[in-house]
Amino acid sequence: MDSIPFRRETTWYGGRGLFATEPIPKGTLLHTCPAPYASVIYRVFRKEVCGHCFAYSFDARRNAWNVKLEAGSGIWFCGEKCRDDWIRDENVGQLIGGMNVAVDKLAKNMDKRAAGQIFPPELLVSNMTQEVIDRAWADAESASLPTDAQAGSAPVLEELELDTVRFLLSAVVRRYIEDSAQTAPLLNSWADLLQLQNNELQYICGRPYVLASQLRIYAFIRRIVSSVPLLAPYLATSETVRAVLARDQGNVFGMYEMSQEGDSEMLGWSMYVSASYFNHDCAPNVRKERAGRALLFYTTRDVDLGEELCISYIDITDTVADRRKELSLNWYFDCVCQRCKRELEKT
Ligand SMILES: C[S@@+](CC[C@H](N)C(=O)[O-])C[C@H]1O[C@@H](n2cnc3c(N)ncnc32)[C@H](O)[C@@H]1O
Repeated sequence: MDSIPFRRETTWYGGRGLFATEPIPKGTLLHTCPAPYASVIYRVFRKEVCGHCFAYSFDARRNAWNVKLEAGSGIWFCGEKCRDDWIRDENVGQLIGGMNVAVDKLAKNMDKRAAGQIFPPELLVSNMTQEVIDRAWADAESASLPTDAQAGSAPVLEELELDTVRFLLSAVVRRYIEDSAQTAPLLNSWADLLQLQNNELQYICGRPYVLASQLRIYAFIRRIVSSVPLLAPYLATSETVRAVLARDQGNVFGMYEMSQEGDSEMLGWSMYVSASYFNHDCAPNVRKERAGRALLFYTTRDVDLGEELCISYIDITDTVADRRKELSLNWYFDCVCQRCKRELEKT
C-alpha cells in the first residue's frame, strides 16, 4: 500500500485518534516510527543493552555480555555498526556521551544518605492545582545556580529520577540537533511533540509528590547543562524539561525484551511522537512490534473503512475491573471501548 491508509481525527470521546481511510487487510504494516524522539535504558541494564538498537546483548554461548563500550560515553553497544551509527546520528557534538558522563559524575557526588528526601515539603499538598504547579516551576526557574563553592550540593536523586534525567537530556539534545539543522528530524519535530496530550495536571494531582521530584530533576539538569554552552539555552527556562515531563506520562512506550520463556522485561522507555496517537482498546485491531530503534504497527485483523485503529496499553487478558483500574491509575482515563462496555453490562 503506497499511501498511508489512515488519518488523524477528533474522536467522539475527546482527543484525537487514528481512523482507517480505506478497508485495511489483516497483517498490513500501517505505520513505522524509525527512531524515538527521546529514550533511556535503565541504568541497571546499560551494560547489557545496546545503546543504539536496544538489543539485549547477553551472549548465552559465551556466557558473557556482548556489548562494547564507546569510551567516554557511558553507553554500551552490541557491535561496531551500532556504535558508529550512534556516533553519526545521536552523539552529535559528543553531546549525549558528554551528558551521560556528567550525570554519572554528579550522581556520584550526591550525598546518598539524603536519598529519598522530599523537598520542599509545602509542595506535598493534596489539593494540587495548575496555579500551584505553575508557581512552583516559576520559583525553580528563578532559583540561582549554585556557585562552584557549593559544588557538592547537587540535588539528591533516586535511581528512577536519574534515569529520567537521561531521558530528558536525550530530548534536549534532539531538540538542539533539530534547531542546529545538523540532521533533518527523522519523523517528528519538537513542534510535533508539543502537540501530544499534556498530562501534567492529572499526573501531579494523582501523585502530588511527583512535583517536588520533577523540580529536583530540573535543578539537577540545570547543574549539568550550565557548563555546556550549546545546550544552556534549552535550560534557561523550564520550558523544554517541563514540556517533555508533561507528555512523558501517558504517551511513552516501555522498551521490552521478550525471553524465550515468554516473560517480558522492561529495559527502559522511549517517546515516539507519531505513535502516541493510537488510542487504546481492550480488543485492539493493531499491534506494535519493536525492531531495533523502530516501532512498527500492524493490523491484527481486517479493518473497515472509518474504523478507529487502536493498540492495547495494558494486559488485555486481565478482568474488566483490573483493566479499568490499571487504565485509570496509570493512564488517567476511563476506557470507552466496546469490550469494556459489553463486559460491564454483564456484571
Ligand atoms: C497516548 S494518548 C492517545 C492520543 C490522544 N487521544 C490524543 O489526542 O493525544 C492516550 C490518551 O488518549 C485517550 N484514550 C486513549 N484510549 C482511550 C479509551 N479507550 N477510552 C478513553 N480515552 C482513551 C485518553 O485521554 C488517554 O490519556
